[in-house]
Order: sequence, then C-alpha cells, then structure tokens
Amino acid sequence: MKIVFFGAGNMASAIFTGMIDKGIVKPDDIYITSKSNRVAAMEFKEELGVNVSYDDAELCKDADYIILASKPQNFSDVAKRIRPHLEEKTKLISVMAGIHISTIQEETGMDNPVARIMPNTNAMVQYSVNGIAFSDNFKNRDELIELMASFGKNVVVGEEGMDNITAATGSGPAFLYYIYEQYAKSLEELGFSKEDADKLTRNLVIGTGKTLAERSESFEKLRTDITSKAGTTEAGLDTLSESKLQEIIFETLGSARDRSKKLSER
Ligand SMILES: NC(=O)C1=CN([C@@H]2O[C@H](COP(=O)(O)OP(=O)(O)OC[C@H]3O[C@@H](n4cnc5c(N)ncnc54)[C@H](OP(=O)(O)O)[C@@H]3O)[C@@H](O)[C@H]2O)C=CC1
Ligand SMILES: O=C(O)[C@@H]1CCC=N1
Repeated sequence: MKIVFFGAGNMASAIFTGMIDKGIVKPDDIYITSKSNRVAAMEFKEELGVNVSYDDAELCKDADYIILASKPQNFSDVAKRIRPHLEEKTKLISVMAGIHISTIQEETGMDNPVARIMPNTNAMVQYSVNGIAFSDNFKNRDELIELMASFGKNVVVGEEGMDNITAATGSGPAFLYYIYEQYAKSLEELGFSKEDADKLTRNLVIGTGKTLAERSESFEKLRTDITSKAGTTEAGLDTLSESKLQEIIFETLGSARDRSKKLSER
C-alpha cells in the first residue's frame, strides 16, 4: 500500500504516527511532503522511517491514497502539484475543513474517488473521532474505514454532516483544552503553584477520561454518584448550573460550524 500525505503538519503527523504505532501500515508505506519545511519532514523520516519526497511525479506514481492535509487556503497549490501526475486508481482523502468533494474533483481536474474525513489530533494516541463522507464513485470503502479505525472511532456522516462534526470533534479537543486551561488557572487562584495546578488538572482529566472509557453509565449518573446531599459538589454545581454554560457551548460550536461553511465558499 502507498499512502502519500501532501502536508506533514499537526493533523497529518497525528494520523501517520497513529497508524504506524498501531502497526496497520509499515513506515515504508507512508510518503510525506510539505511546502517548505523540509527540516520537520526529515525529522519524521528519522524518527519513524517514513519516506520524504518533493518530487511530485514520484509521490503520485502508484499511490493508493493521497491524503490532502494542507490548510484549506493552500489547497489550490496542492492541487496544482498533484494534477499533472494523478492516476485514475488513486483515492483522494481530504482532512481539510470546509472543502467540498466537488471542489476537490474540480481542482484536480479528475473524477477520482474522494473521501472527506474529519479526524482530530487524538489520532496520535489512536483516540480520534473520525467523521467520513464519500463521493458516490468511492469503491471499497471498507478498506479506508479499517485504516481509519486504526487511529479512532468512525462515524459516516455524509457531506451534509461535515460542518457539524468539524465543530464538534475536529475542533472539539481545542475547546476542551481551553476549559482545562481555565480550570488550572482557577486552581492557581485557589493558591496552588502553577506546577501543581497543571498536575492536578491534567490527572483529573486523564482519570475522568479513563473512567468514561471503562464505564458505560450516563454522564448524569457519573455526576450524581459524586454529588452528596448538601455536600461540596452540590454547592459547586449550584453555581455552575446558574451560569449559561450549555448556551455558551452551543454558541461556540455554532461559530465553528459557520466558519466551516464559510471555508467552503470559494
Ligand atoms: N489541527 C487539527 O486539529 C485538525 C486539522 N484539520 C485539517 O487539517 C489540515 C491541516 O491542519 P494542520 O495540520 O493543523 O496544519 P499545519 O499548518 O500544521 O500543517 C499544514 C501542512 O501543509 C503543508 N503545505 C502547505 N502548502 C503545501 C503545498 N503546496 N504542498 C504540500 N504541502 C503543503 C505545510 O507545509 P509547510 O510546513 O512546509 O508550510 C504543512 O506541512 C487543515 O486543512 C485542517 O482543516 C482537521 C482536523 C483537525
Ligand atoms: O481549526 C481548524 O480549522 C481545523 C479544523 C478542525 C480543527 N482544526
């Protein structure tokens, strides 16, 4: 199998690192290229054993999958690199937010099978959530689904679901990290050192995540198990529930979804 990544940044590296660590592909199956940051690409070659090339003909030759992993704004440049060399059998997989399947087919000038996928950076620890949308002519979908299962849980959402999943789980880790940042800052305000605030918050989040991974009770049940009548948790939750947290989260996701829609206006 030959999988070529056009773009070797945060998202691409999370995916190929996750796939290699899981053992579903050999490092030699992976080819990466970037725009100009050759040092970073060479570091991946040294650390993981992947191939690095800036020869577009060599990259595209016999490729089973080309992963489009540049920023959406750079896609036209990427398409120009691929277009002269793209073979009919190659499937194009886009991780780019907001770029429609039809745009990818138009800019590459071919009617190759295209899948849009929306993973997140948890792919690096094989815990991404992957939205997927296929073009009608995409055959053997199971192979891609299996490849993607090596770095996360898949949800086939169709193209109409991509803006929402981009907001919910593509950007999602950043929203949660922001909340953890505020949590750690609040611990500092309570009097903990910066180091302890970070350690306490980090381990609180890791432990809570591990509980969610291992137990199937609802969020509500897990919460109420902690909440003693007239206890400390109840006092904190009284304050939290008076805030407009759900409204704020809903608006946050709405802004992200709207930006994804906007990115598709080309
Ligand atoms: N980061 C995330 O959490 C997620 C990102 N995405 C999507 O992934 C995509 C990449 O994001 P991210 O990894 O964060 O971005 P980065 O900036 O980290 O990486 C972008 C990569 O694209 C490369 N690139 C730019 N222009 C070209 C070109 N003409 N030819 C080849 N490579 C090129 C860059 O090379 P160079 O360094 O040399 O400039 C770089 O390696 C985006 O479209 C985003 O929407 C999707 C889900 C989550
Ligand atoms: O911020 C972005 O546009 C990308 C898409 C999802 C996560 N990062």
